Amino acid sequence: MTASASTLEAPAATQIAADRDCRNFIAGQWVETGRLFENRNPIDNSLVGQVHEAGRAEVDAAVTAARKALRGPWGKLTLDERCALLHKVADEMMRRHADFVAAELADTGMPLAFASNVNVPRGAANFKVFADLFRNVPTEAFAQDVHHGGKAINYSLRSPRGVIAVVCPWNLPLLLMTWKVGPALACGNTVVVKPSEETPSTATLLGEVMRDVGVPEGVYNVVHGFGPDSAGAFLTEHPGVDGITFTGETGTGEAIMRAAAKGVRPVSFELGGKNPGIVFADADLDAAIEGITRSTFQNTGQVCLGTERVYVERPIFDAFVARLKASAEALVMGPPDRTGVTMGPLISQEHRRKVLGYYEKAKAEGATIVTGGGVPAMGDALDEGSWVEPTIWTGLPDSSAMLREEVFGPCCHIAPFDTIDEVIGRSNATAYGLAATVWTQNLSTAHRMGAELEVGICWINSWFLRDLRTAFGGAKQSGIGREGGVHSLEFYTELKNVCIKL
Ligand SMILES: O=C(O)C(=O)/C=C/C=C/O
Repeated sequence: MTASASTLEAPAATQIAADRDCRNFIAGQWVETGRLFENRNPIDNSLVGQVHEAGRAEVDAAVTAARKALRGPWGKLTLDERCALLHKVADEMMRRHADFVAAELADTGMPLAFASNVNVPRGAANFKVFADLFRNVPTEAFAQDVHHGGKAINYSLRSPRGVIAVVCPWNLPLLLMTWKVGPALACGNTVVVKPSEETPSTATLLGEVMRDVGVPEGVYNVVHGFGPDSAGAFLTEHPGVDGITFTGETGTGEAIMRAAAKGVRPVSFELGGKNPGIVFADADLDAAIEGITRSTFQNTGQVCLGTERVYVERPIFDAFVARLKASAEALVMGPPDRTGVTMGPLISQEHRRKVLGYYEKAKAEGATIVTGGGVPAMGDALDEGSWVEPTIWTGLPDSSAMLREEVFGPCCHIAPFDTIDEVIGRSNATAYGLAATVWTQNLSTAHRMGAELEVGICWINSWFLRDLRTAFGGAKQSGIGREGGVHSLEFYTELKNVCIKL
């Protein structure tokens, strides 16, 4: 984070809860359905606006528009023209930075600095990075000596996969939606986006940007709604969809995979996690405390890459627990426009019930509560919001639900370990395999942890440090495939080999 909330022009909480109705965006047009659901701001549960739920007809219209656009002006653009247009999208997003921040804050209540310095700039960067990358990626060719004499040459060609369904989550709405839309469009595909019902605003606002910069109609479509028996299911089941990319819970991933099986559509998944944070006695303790505090509590613990299991080498365990406790208790909860706020609410009352259910389960299982474990008294209208205390437990066995199930809240369990073999075994003993953060100043320890942890992303002496050229995704039940850099090409293009006998 580069700036505290006080140095940024924050939309006041009342401005955030403006009348912000969200319509579907199909073939370049705003589409109302009259089937409305409420969008509420988790800061104080105030009404942000009404959202028009898309039905089968709207989803079909969106997929049809996306298919038509593939063969229309969009499909006829050169790679350079397409990439130039994506740069214009990114530039227009940054010109409307304040609007995207306000929209993100209205839906999520996240701290202003996090929206302003991370989510919105990354949302724009996701277009530029892939546009620039794909301009310069070679394909392969092989000169062949044919066994019965003569020669041949083989070369490969990439073409867009087609119409991509983008089903995206509510935790980092703009960042995670454009993490998929950026490469999808850079590769020449068209998209139908189904944002989470909790966070419709930024995907809708991006429709204005696409239209204003001249992205042809049907290239970017947005359909609002829920999962089962709603837009999510209608979209992933639609036979006109050529590929599905999804970030969210593993259970939903399984349902989407079942839908994708009909018609054998490929999927790209980033799913759940139960990520370990591992601190060795030789770690830089200040850096480790800062890193684990961020990986546990940033975005109110609602980051798929976040830490929910902390393992600390025994000689420094007590000191580490004391310092992490102090860090958690120093977090400032409040609305985005309040100076110094470092933690917002959970995304919704429903999600808060889930997280508080785990808070109760931890107590029932006999956890020692180091700090937190309940609901903060905000003392004003904020008490209507979805607030929970940052929480640290210890004393539970690895078999406990708290150590196996993803909570997705501002909480972690902390336990001591004695050997590197032990902590590798305990860290890997989970169905998930998304991310890990390891803190050590011993080079061989660092490389061994990187090699032996069963995850897709292993950060050493860092967390959420992102180079968008790298492979990004989860192992085991944390995902299928990798996106990021050239890895996104594998999902967003079809690769063909052409063999010519010379
Ligand atoms: O940083 C990224 O590109 C990304 O995908 C982050 C994912 C976070 C999920 O909660």
